[in-house]
Amino acid sequence: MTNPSDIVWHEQTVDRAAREANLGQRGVVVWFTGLSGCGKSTVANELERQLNQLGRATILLDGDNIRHGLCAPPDGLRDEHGEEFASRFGLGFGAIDREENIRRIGSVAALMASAGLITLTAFVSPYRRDRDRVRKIVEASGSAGDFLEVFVDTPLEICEARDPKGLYKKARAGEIKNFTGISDPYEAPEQPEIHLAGHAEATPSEQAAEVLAELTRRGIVGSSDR
Ligand SMILES: Nc1ncnc2c1ncn2[C@@H]1O[C@H](COP(=O)(O)OS(=O)(=O)O)[C@@H](OP(=O)(O)O)[C@H]1O
Ligand SMILES: Nc1ncnc2c1ncn2[C@@H]1O[C@H](COP(=O)(O)OP(=O)(O)O)[C@@H](O)[C@H]1O
Repeated sequence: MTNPSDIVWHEQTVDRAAREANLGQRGVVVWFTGLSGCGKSTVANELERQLNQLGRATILLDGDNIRHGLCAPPDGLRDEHGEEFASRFGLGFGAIDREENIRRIGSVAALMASAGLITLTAFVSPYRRDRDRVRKIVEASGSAGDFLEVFVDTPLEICEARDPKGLYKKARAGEIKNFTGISDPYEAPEQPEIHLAGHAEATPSEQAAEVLAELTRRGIVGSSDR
């Protein structure tokens, strides 16, 4: 067994403030959450485009992409690493798999923010407790206000009608188990910093602008940048 006291934190010479000063911005995590198909990836992508145009340093971590690497499923690991590795470290969509997915991403997002980046994430992240843990990690490695939860509140009927990947159809047919909103829970944020109501006729670009306006209001993006 590894004794935790054998792993000692090493202070680094270049700290977060120095990195942020070089970039001329504050590192934060903008955490998009919502049902599959609600628009997380689209709006986060558009927001990153808008921030990029303003010259801000950004990174976007998207569930679908991260599950191709850092959080690959067992089937994606078996050939290269073997069965034991795949079953221990591969992630599916059970509650503890999602918990570990969000724990890993939360940790990566906190590191990105401490590099001074405006870090956008787009994960279903259906469990309140998992999201709240990320908030704590991000704030502990920076300061209060470094984590902004964006609830993309598009109703299930709209997400299901969009069904861009055909996953709702499969979930209704019982071909995908534990599908969020159909056969698995989604715990809506109680006090998100930003609430994007998806029933309105807002375009992704308008929704991204709404988030950008809040980042500006909070001084994360300078008002003169706009
Ligand atoms: N069972 C089940 N439930 C929900 N989603 C599923 C499932 N199986 C596959 N998918 C696809 O995987 C994407 C969600 O991955 P995430 O890493 O964001 O999920 S989670 O945060 O760990 O809950 C999600 O992507 P988005 O549509 O971009 O949200 C789906 O395309
Ligand atoms: N504001 C919006 N209005 C209309 N359609 C949208 C909007 N946002 C996203 N979409 C569409 O909905 C579908 C799902 O969006 P996506 O960003 O992939 O959702 P998620 O990442 O939450 O699964 C896509 O086809 C996208 O073009």
